[in-house]
Amino acid sequence: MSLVASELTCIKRDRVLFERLSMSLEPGQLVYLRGPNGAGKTSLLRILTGLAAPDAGTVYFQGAPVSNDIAAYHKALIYLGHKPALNSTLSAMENLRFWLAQQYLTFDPKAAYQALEKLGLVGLEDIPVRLLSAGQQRRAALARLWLKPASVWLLDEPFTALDTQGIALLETLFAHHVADGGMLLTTSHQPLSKRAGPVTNMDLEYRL
Ligand SMILES: Nc1ncnc2c1ncn2[C@@H]1O[C@H](COP(=O)(O)OP(=O)(O)OP(=O)(O)O)[C@@H](O)[C@H]1O
Repeated sequence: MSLVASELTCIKRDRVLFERLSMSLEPGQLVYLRGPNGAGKTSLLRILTGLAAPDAGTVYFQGAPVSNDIAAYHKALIYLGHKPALNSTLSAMENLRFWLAQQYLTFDPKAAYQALEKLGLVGLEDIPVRLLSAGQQRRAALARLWLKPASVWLLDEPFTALDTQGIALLETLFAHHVADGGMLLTTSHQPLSKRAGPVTNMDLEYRL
């Protein structure tokens, strides 16, 4: 059931970001990927999603290369990039509806409303997200985590713009996901608190 990266190499503009990197993400494990700006965390995450190809190496899910059946892998995956990836002219509700349609999932207005309620967006769910604050936009994006049953979460700087209450909410959700046997790899420039549960640290150095 694990996600395994084997001997990954990634080169950007003649700079080797990482070489022969191997790692695994097991059910019930939270991996916290750390590293300075430009080290290659986003590049690694994108390779782990199967959206970007490594210069060498393979990503396996449940024992098979993800490229064998990328649709099946994406069914089991939530990837949230470092930007909220919202359509600014649509409301939070409409964004969730659109995202769920992209995932071939049914939009349940009640479930979507409850997720937005958890995230403190009640009363703001029907206005264009461009009118929301940065932290509220992040919250609208994170609502996806409550709406798609997926075992693998790959999250790129999900805490960006969140206040302390938002951080606590997300860390608690992490702990539940992992306790339920989920897999989670997240990047962040701030330490995770104990609330997130047991964490496996993974460090990516900046290579010249
Ligand atoms: N498509 C691309 N073309 C050229 N260079 C790229 C490309 N994508 C990433 N890079 C370079 O690769 C390096 C690593 O970028 P990446 O976004 O993976 O770093 P990061 O560790 O996530 O950084 P940060 O903490 O700032 O988000 C950067 O120097 C970046 O300029």
